[in-house]
Amino acid sequence: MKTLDKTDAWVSLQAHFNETHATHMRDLFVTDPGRSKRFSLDVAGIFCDYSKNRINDTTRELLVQLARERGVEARRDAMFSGAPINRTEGRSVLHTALRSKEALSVMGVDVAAAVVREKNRMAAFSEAVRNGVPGVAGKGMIRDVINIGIGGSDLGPKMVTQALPVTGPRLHFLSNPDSNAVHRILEKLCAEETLVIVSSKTFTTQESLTNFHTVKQWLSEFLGSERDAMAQCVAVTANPAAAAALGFAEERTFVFWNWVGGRYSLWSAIGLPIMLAIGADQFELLLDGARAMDQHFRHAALEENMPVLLALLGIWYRNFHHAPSHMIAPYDARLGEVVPYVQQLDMESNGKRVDIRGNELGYGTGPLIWGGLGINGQHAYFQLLHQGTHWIPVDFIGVMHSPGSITEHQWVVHANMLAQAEALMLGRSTAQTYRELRTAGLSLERSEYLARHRTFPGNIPSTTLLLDTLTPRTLGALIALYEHKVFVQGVIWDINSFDQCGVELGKQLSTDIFAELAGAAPVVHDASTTALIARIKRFDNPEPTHS
Ligand SMILES: O=P(O)(O)OC[C@H]1O[C@H](O)[C@H](O)[C@@H](O)[C@@H]1O
Repeated sequence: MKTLDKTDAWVSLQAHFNETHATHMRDLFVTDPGRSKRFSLDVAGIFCDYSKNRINDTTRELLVQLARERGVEARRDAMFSGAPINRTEGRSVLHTALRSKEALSVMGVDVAAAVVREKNRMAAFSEAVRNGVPGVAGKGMIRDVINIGIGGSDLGPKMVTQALPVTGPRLHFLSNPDSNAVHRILEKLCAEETLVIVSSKTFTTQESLTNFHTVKQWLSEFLGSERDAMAQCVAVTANPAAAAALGFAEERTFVFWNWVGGRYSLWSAIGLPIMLAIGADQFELLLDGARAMDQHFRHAALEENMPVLLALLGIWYRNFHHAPSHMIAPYDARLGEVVPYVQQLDMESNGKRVDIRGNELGYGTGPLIWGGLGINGQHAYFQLLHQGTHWIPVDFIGVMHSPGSITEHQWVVHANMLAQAEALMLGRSTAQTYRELRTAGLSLERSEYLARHRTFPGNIPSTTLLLDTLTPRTLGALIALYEHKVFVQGVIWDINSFDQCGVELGKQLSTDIFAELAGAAPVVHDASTTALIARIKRFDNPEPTHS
């Protein structure tokens, strides 16, 4: 296969970029108001307006040609069929099977049956806890749930349960092993009424196991014995042997499989806190929404395929406009956790510098993903978007109807989201700014001076994703949309989006440093790290540091 930058589509895109990059979007809208209709899609309860992007019909054609040349369709089909596309780990990538209704066997294993079996176990357990069935989780009624987990074993459940109405026990997410984080949660809970979920795909993650030991001790102290403490703990893992070694009985262990990546796992048993919070039926609707997006991704032509188009726009900005980052701005308070969720999904998947065969790449891959609630961001960092020296494409995410909300509040939110997208696109020229200042009665000199400060270059692209309403279905579809976007970009960049070798070195060193801090091993590091270890160790043997 040709390297990416030698493909016909890439070469054509480069020439097309050179011809068009000076074009301003405000002119495109003047000459072609129909672009708003041509560059929008409505899929699974999500309306996507991508007309405020620096593209024309030819750009879209060439980008789609690039996707075809890179074999996106074949790679997509390979993923859905269970081919071992995660080559470094020798695994299939089948998070889509967790929400599929189709039969699927991989290497003689009936994947579909295993998924249904485990989901039924989760549903039986979570419904019993929600209904306060005695003895299901300890002795009493469960009012609080602590989910101990980090990364993919934390961010998905946290995001979904913040987005959707919780009708079950209260949830507390404990990911950070800092004792301040642990105490903050434990001090407000009653041990008799608390269920603890230890979520870890590997069940070897230092942070989560450290938190588990402390929380178990807390439960034991209040409940009187370790046995009673363990009766209020369940494990969620793809490594049940490791959970068993830590005392989790088989019936207290919910499993998923190595073919589910951590950051793609909220649809699996990792979703247990979600089920507890919203109920098994609503969890099913979340899966339905994701399945609707899967179907669209599998069957829609690339030109009308929402995840493919979002991916291609990302490639256009990353590789041709050389934008290093991509911002996500949800305009609904319930969607705040979508940003850290997509951050892990995208950056851990596509933050790679070698291709799938291990050859160093000569082009950029995954962008920095950042952002936050748009309306708050407007009063903090949007200044830099409008007038700074970075150039940052944005995804705006809004929710059209929010039943029960105060209409005027929603107008404020929507007006701001639309205004930001329009301002980024249109900008305001120096001449126009100058005219406005003069009309307002300012002197010639003052107007000239201020116009320079008040000019907005504009031409900053954004895509608006408008959810009809925020339900498990539309949320499921939104998450699957981002999953597939990331997948398509990984295919085009020819990288393995499903491993995360980059997190290993730090983990290895932290194990060594932990032993050194504990005095169990001699300190052998660079001078800076050695000095910092020595300084931290003074905590055990404090000396005054300043007079
Ligand atoms: O679920 P666990 O095995 O505990 O892993 C939790 C997280 O930590 C790892 O370091 C990886 O970077 C993540 O991909 C993973 O989601």
